[in-house]
Amino acid sequence: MSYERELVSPAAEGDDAQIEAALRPKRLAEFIGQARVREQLSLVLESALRRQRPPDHVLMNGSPGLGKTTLAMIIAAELGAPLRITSGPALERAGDLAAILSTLAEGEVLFIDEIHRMARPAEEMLYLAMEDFRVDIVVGKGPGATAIPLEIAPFTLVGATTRAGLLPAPLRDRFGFTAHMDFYDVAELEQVLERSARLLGVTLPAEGAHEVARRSRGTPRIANRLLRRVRDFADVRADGLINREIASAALNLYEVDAEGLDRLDRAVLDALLRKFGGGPVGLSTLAVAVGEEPETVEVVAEPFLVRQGLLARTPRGRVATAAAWAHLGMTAPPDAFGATLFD
Ligand SMILES: Nc1ncnc2c1ncn2[C@@H]1O[C@H](COP(=O)(O)OP(=O)(O)OP(=O)(O)O)[C@@H](O)[C@H]1O
Repeated sequence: MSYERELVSPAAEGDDAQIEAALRPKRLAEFIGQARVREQLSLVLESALRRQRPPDHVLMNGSPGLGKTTLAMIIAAELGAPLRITSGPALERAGDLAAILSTLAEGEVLFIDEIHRMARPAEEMLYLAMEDFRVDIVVGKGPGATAIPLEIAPFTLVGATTRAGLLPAPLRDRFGFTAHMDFYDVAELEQVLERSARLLGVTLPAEGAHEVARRSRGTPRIANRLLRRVRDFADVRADGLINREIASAALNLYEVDAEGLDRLDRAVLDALLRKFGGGPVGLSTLAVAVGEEPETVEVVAEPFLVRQGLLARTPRGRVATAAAWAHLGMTAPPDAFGATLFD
């Protein structure tokens, strides 16, 4: 993806990846926010531990960077179980999945990131594995092909997706519990930032934490990255002092605006208003206008714009709200569909 920007790209590289790993909370008690998910999960885990059985399979649904991988690691840690990590796109053939399933230890946690992108044959193998802890290995081709059943050790599948709607119902139904991960509020992000600052040895006054939290798109991964950029700025230009003005100047430099919208968010709004008069416009047309893949616009930009009340998804297409016109300092034409609908 051409615009899979530094700030939200799932796989950070080099130093960033190491820092991201170091900042991950290791236990449920350290995990900030998502109170409902934490409570639901702690019940599932505690009762499994009491019964001495692997817990039900868990599906996590939410935007990138909200802590799905972190929670998968926490689930394994809380159970005292080993963790195996793979992703949907890596499971192209049923054999790729069979190789993993057949070598799982009893009670192991298998994390499949982007589970909605798994190939169909692997998906079908997973149904049986999740339900009966068994896979059918097909030997031979055509009419002579035979399926040899292979027992696998009881395990817990943790699946993560940014698009639960794309999961086929038979797969969705085999999860005992779905954790819906929401954007974090400012107070929660302040806590994330204070924790990260402590771990990184950065002095972060409350006003600096507030400014960064406010502009982090409700996402801990972005909060942590912005913290590092603000720290660089403060080190070089302000003797390490992160007050509100310094945080704000640093974030402006990195093109994060006062509402936390970044370049892609603004490009989407800008195209919607200037090129399509506020909409309604279809997702693909909008994506072409900003030079992006429709999936990037849909998964990365839109959920936040919807949450901020700047964009609405309607049956007729994407529509800008009155707040979107105001945010870009423009006046909505009298016939703007979104502006009249949402005024
Ligand atoms: N609740 C939280 N408390 C503190 N830090 C968090 C929390 N959730 C996420 N983080 C931090 O945000 C970063 C990103 O989290 P994580 O990789 O788990 O997100 P993700 O939802 O799996 O993203 P993606 O789907 O894009 O891979 C981690 O480095 C972690 O330190």
